[in-house]
Amino acid sequence: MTHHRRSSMTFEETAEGYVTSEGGLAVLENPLLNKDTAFSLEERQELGLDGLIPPVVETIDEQVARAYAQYLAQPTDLQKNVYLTGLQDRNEVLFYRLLSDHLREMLPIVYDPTVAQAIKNYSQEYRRPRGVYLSIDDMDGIEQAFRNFGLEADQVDLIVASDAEEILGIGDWGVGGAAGIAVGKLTVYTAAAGIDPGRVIPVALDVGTDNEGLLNDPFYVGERHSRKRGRRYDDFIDAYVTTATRLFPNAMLHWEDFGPSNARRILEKYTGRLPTFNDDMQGTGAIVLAAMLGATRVTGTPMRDQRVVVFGAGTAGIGIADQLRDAMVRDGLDPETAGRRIWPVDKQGLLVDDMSDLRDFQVPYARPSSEVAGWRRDEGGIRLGEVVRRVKPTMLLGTSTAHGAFTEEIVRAMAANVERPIIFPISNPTDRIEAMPQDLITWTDGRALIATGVPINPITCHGVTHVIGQANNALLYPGLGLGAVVSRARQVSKGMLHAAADAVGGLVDVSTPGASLLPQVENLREVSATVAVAVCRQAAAENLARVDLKDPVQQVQDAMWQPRYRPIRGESG
Ligand SMILES: NC(=O)c1ccc[n+]([C@@H]2O[C@H](COP(=O)([O-])OP(=O)(O)OC[C@H]3O[C@@H](n4cnc5c(N)ncnc54)[C@H](O)[C@@H]3O)[C@@H](O)[C@H]2O)c1
Ligand SMILES: O=C(O)C[C@H](O)C(=O)O
Ligand SMILES: [Mg+2]
Repeated sequence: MTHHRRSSMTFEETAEGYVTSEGGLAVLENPLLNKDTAFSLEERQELGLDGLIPPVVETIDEQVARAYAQYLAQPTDLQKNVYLTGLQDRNEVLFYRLLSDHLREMLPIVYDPTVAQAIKNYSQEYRRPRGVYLSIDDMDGIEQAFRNFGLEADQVDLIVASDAEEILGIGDWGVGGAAGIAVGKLTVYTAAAGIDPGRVIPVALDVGTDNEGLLNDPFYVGERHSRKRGRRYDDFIDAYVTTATRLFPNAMLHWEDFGPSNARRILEKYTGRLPTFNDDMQGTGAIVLAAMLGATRVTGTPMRDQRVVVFGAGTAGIGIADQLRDAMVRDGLDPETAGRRIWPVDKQGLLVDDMSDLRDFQVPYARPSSEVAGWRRDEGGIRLGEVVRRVKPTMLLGTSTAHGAFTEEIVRAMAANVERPIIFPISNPTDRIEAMPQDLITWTDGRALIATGVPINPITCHGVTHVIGQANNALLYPGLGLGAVVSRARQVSKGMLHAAADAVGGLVDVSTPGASLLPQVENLREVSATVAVAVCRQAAAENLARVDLKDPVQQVQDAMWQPRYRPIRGESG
């Protein structure tokens, strides 16, 4: 029996449905219990709802049809997002049913790319709170904030936290970014992997913001001061982790959209001690690896023979480099040689080991200065074009947020040296993408193998329809999280990430020309379940599982929350 408390009202989940001690408006105001016009006549009587709902008794299908019509009537993508958020706040079952019935259409509205617009407009469109808001100015209030949310120690599976320093590719968006991305990521967890929406907490870590627009916006709802760093920041993060793990010992901690100076430091500090992972580094690394494995099946060239240029050597770029290097090691190379098959390029051009401004996590990939002695330099260092001409990469990855950086000249230069150039411009949202797939197809005469972070419609060229896989961590982290939750994994290990990437790769059939390198978004539930099972098996194999995994396939299925109404009884009924 699971016991939930939300909005200061209690209900329990039994095999038959929910039992609640309260009635009347409190039931309608709880988004996990509310069925609105779908409450049966018996439920209305028993729960004290008579006269509080119009007389009609509707099915969920009728409700979905109305909600969809209301959704379609919204004039812009942002208003569609606001509408869906409102529905999520009123009735979560209906929201998730509508979303799963129209996943391809609505995922870009609740998630990338529209979530970026919603975040920019968070304080303007603010209607009501969701989740837990923690402030660096009130460290002593962390425990009380979690207690006020009302969940007990064994009722939390997953916590997604962000400090919003590097939201997608749009930078610092303060409290709205933190809350918006934590909620957006959790919405995908439920839609994709059936993570129970009553057993999660979105956490906004408000450490201030350096965004002048927000600091000078009278509507801004966050702490109105610059972003705090250093010792105080670290203490705040530590207080969050310590309190969350003490109050909710089963919860996995997911980190999202931290800045490059914090993301890896935080992950390295807590990995090994508790179940935790960074989505931008590890989720992204694993999904790109999966797409890469698909591409190498098309080209017939093994991982160990790839030459990879990573453009944008930040959190995501180096996170991906790590996964690709590990995959080359599994493919027979020693770690040193594998690392040498990756060329990182950032704002200062190709990263070279004699540079004084390298970040610590970039150092292992910096190129020896002897290698590049004769290469052309301009005031911006050794630029991407020169790197591509010298290296003759088989793969070009974009994680830079620099829109249009993969120019026609650079792409043609790459395509001149390799039969099937693998080009993944995965910066989000769409106005940050390094090149549009249509252009990549044109410039390479249909030879490019492409994946992007944002959704892209299929492109036809010379009679071949190219389906562009979405190399977005949304195809990976929900299943990874579900696997960690079902196995109650002590840690999220490297092996579990590899298992997740292999599981996604195994779902792709690249035998037809133009086939997507990744599974389609419509199949997100299947993808996530497959990933979760693989992650469970790996956790068990590494002795990291805290539950007995006799039948992981069934255990994963049983754990997946479904958007359907459960019968609700009053406690006396
Ligand atoms: N598809 C996915 O699943 C996915 C996952 C994570 C991140 N991303 C995207 O990747 C991008 C980067 O995210 P991040 O978290 O790594 O950010 P980040 O700030 O850690 O890294 C970005 C890097 O790009 C560099 N850069 C910026 N402008 C550049 C330019 N003109 N030329 C060369 N380098 C430049 C920065 O110096 C930095 O090192 C974002 O657009 C984000 O949306 C996509
Ligand atoms: O949120 C996304 O769409 C993917 C990724 O986590 C990002 O930061 O861009
Ligand atoms: Mg992210």
